[in-house]
Amino acid sequence: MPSHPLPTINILLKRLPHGEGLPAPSYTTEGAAGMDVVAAEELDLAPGQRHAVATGFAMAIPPGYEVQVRPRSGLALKHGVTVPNTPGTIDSDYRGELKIIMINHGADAFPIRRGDRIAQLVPAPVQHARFAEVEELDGTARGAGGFGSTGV
Ligand SMILES: O=c1ccn([C@H]2C[C@H](O)[C@@H](COP(=O)(O)OP(=O)(O)OP(=O)(O)O)O2)c(=O)[nH]1
Ligand SMILES: [Mg+2]
Repeated sequence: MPSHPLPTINILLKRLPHGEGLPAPSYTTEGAAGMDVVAAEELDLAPGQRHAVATGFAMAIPPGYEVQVRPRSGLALKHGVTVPNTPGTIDSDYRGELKIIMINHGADAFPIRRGDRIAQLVPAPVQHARFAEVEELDGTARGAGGFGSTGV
C-alpha cells in the first residue's frame, strides 16, 4: 500500500494471444509517474529504423481520460532509442492493440526482446474544448511575438 495513495482510475485490459504470460503495465517504484510497459515481440531495431512494437494487449480507458506513451530515459541516453511521437496519445475509444512506436537514433542495432520494458504509460484527464469563431481577438502585451521573441 503506497504511503501517499493517489487518485486511481480503472483501465480494462484485454490480453491478446501473443501477450499471454507477459506482465501488465505496472509501477516499478511506489512514486513512479509512469507504468512500465513491456514488448510482446522480438526484433533488432537497426540504426534509423522505426517500428510499432506489439505489447500484446488492448485496453478500454474510461471516458474523460487518455493514456500518454512516454519514452524511458535510460534507453534514450544509453542507446538513442526513444518514442518519436511522444507523448503518444491513446484515446479512450481505441480498442486495438497498444503499440509503442520506437525509433533508434543510435549508431548500433538495438535488441528488443519479449518482456523488455520499452516505454511508460501515464494516464491523464482530458479536457475537451470547442472553438468559437470571432472577427477580432483581444490585445495582449505579447501580441504575435513568439518563437524566441523574449530572448534566449
Ligand atoms: O503510440 C501510440 C499512438 C497511438 N496508438 C493508437 C491508440 C490511439 O488511440 C490511436 C490513434 O492514435 P493517434 O490519434 O495519435 O494517431 P492518428 O495518426 O491521428 O490516427 P487516427 O486517425 O487513427 O486517430 O492509435 C498506439 O497504439 N500507440
Ligand atoms: Mg488521431
